[in-house]
This record gives sequence, structure tokens and C-alpha cells, in this order.
Amino acid sequence: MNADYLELDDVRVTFDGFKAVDGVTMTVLQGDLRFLIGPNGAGKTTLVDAVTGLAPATGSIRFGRDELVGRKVHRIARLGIGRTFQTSSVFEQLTVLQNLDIAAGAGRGPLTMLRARLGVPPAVEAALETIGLAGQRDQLAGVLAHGQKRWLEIGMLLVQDARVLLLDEPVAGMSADERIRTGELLQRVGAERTVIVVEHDMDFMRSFATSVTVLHAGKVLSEGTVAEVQADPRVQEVYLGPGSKVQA
Ligand SMILES: Nc1ncnc2c1ncn2[C@@H]1O[C@H](COP(=O)(O)OP(=O)(O)OP(=O)(O)O)[C@@H](O)[C@H]1O
Repeated sequence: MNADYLELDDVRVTFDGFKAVDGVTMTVLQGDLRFLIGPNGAGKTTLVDAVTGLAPATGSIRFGRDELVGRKVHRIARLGIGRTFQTSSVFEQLTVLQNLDIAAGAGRGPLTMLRARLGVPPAVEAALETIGLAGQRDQLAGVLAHGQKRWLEIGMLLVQDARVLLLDEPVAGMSADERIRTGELLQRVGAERTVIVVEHDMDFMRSFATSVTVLHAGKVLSEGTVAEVQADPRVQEVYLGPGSKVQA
């Protein structure tokens, strides 16, 4: 098995006795574009919080040889686990390049930062190309289109050399064209990394997921290819609904 994989074993998160994540076991490999779906309140965001250290979890979350449960947020980030949130978090008053530069400099000292400013570091250059914003590098992030801001956030994870990307509703609010471009970006990025996408957009999932985990009430209800989970009667019952178009 490749060293870059995320392995969750019996992960649990409890808030005042309420089991938000209730014994989740799943493995996501490098090159997999895994979609995490489920009804509102199923525990998707809490599970991502558990992986990134924002929610206190029990059980085991391993990235390669490293155990993440019990580690602090910044240590988990340094191990190469990156995430985006439901709302965009770019620095609107700074340019695209400055946003990437700051992300690339996270953890570097001021002198290193100063030296790095003399030229655009190769990792930043590569990220600009990957996210399709090379032409907008000197624009303020605040004037970018909604989709472009979300791509910039992904770029910020790339320059930090995140090996695992956890993206919370990355296409919410995007146009149809932006959705397609985001899916293609995730395919490019996901070829070399482990990507988990929390998403409610079923058309987007059908187009781009290589595998799907369905959460319900904090537990894994179903897992497999898009066709497999869509054909699963339990999924149709609790999530996709009796009227959903099943395209097995
Ligand atoms: N900090 C918290 N304290 C108490 N309960 C919480 C906390 N965070 C989440 N919950 C509860 O845990 C459950 C799972 O929430 P979570 O946000 O993980 O679901 P989700 O599947 O991401 O939902 P959505 O699709 O609506 O974003 C919900 O019932 C929520 O109210």
C-alpha cells in the first residue's frame, strides 16, 4: 500500500453525550477522490474536524505512520493535512500571489520569508498554474470571482505541500462552469494526493467522485463507487430519497 493514505478506525466524537461521530472506520488512498455525503447533521464536518484536530476524537486516525488523534491542530497541519471550510478564508486585501506567499511561508522565519520574496518560489508558480490563476497573480483576492477564491484556497494548501486535502462543500454557490473547473482541478490535485470532499451537490459527486462514503447519524451507512452507493437501498431510503434518479 502507498505510504500516503488516511486510515480511520472506530473514530468517535461526542458533544455532551451526543454522538456526532459514532464509530467511523474508513480508508482513503492516495489518488482517490473520496466524497463524503449524508443528510444534514450526519457528522461530515465533525469527522473532518476530528481528522484536523479541531474536534476531540477517540479511536485512531493514521496518516501513513503517524497517529493524528491526540495531536494539536498545528502539528496535524505540519504533517501535511490541509482543509478548507464552508466559507472562503482568503485574505481579501492581499493579492493572489501574496496569499500564496503567506501560505508557503507558514512556519518559516522572517529572514527566509524576505529571501523568498526576491523571486516567486517554484512551488507558488506551480500552484498558480494548477489552480488556473497565473493571469490573476497580481489581482486583489477580494475582487476575484467566488469560484476563483475557492481555487486560491486550494492553491494555498498546495504550496504548503498538503498531502491530504479535506474540502468542505467546495462548489457551494458556484456556477455550472465553475463546478466543472473545480472538479477538473480536484482530479489533477487528487492524482498525487488524498482528497476528501464533503458535498451536498449530487450531480457534482456523480461527475467526479472515484469513491463515496455515506454517513448517517454519525455512522458509515454505505461505501463504494458512485453506482454502488446509489444502488444501495439504505442510501436511497435515508438520503437520496425515493424520488431520486438512481443511475446505477
Ligand atoms: N460543537 C458542537 N457542539 C455540540 N453539537 C455539535 C457541535 N458540532 C456539531 N454538533 C452536532 O453534531 C451533529 C453533526 O454535525 P455536523 O456539522 O458534523 O454535520 P454535517 O453532516 O456536516 O451537517 P451539514 O451537512 O448540515 O453541514 C449535528 O447534530 C450538530 O448539531
